[in-house]
Amino acid sequence: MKNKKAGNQAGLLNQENKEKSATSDSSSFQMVLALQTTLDLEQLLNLFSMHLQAFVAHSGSSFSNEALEVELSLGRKGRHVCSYNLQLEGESLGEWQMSRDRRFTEPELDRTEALLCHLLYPLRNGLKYRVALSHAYTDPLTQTGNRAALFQSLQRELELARRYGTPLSLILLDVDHFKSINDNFGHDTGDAVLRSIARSIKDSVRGSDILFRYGGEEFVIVLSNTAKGGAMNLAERIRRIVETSVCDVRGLNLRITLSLGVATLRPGETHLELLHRVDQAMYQAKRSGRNRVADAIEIEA
Ligand SMILES: Nc1nc2c(ncn2[C@@H]2O[C@H](COP(=O)(O)OP(=O)(O)OP(=O)(O)O)[C@@H](O)[C@H]2O)c(=O)[nH]1
Repeated sequence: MKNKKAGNQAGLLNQENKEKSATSDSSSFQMVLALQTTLDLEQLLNLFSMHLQAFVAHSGSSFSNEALEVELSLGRKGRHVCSYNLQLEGESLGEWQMSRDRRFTEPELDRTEALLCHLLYPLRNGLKYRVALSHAYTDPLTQTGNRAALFQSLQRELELARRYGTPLSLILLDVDHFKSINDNFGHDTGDAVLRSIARSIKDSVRGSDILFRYGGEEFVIVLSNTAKGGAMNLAERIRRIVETSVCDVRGLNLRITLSLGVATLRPGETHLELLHRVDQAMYQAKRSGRNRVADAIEIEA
């Protein structure tokens, strides 16, 4: 055991480290079976903590993997913390911690280490699954959510908006005359412009506002808990930021503009109907001369 991390008690755990008598008793066997039942990291850590309680009482536990931006915690953090850097076959899986207000005893720590060995393979599978899922929902060019991710997120946000009676708005934006960028400077430059636009939009929205690539040169921003006024202001701010900044791609200082549509969820509306309205609003912005924001209400009046 090496003291690797801050905390009251800490250790480095790897597969070769400890395989103690814990495997022999039935509670530990139950734990092994339970950990085979899911690839979801949150469920996995929940199951591990629940089964560990039978051996080592603790008030809270957590797991983090910085590289994969995983940060999960359960229960209440106590004053005494015991943390382990989990490794499997030389691969770092992340840091697991448990805590409570009373010090952990040596036999309890031995027990924990032995039981943590059961978590290593399921945890590695869970991490791989998370990476695969994130690839399936990420647009590789702009590193934003893709269309599948948008549909999933929209359905979830719609449900939350209905349940809590909160407003939900969408912005759909399309790059103006994008074809001419491809035609004049090549497809690679077009790709670089899309990456640059995605980056500026991400920099101008709140963390809770999620950006998705809807298709070609179209992006959608899902604004939870945002009414029409706030969405119009944000759309106008993005329009201005893009219009006034020079897109420096491969030494070409390009001027880019956007056409944006805004729509706010109506009672009883489906996510497809909302998407249709915001799409119509964006086309209205195109028809009225581009480089502007159109409100879905105006086009129906
Ligand atoms: N470089 C690049 N181009 C793309 C990508 N996806 C779509 N496009 C191009 O985007 C262009 C879209 O052109 P149009 O739909 O005619 O629209 P536009 O030129 O932006 O004109 P308006 O939208 O009317 O202002 C086409 O040339 C597509 O080939 C991509 O991933 N990379």
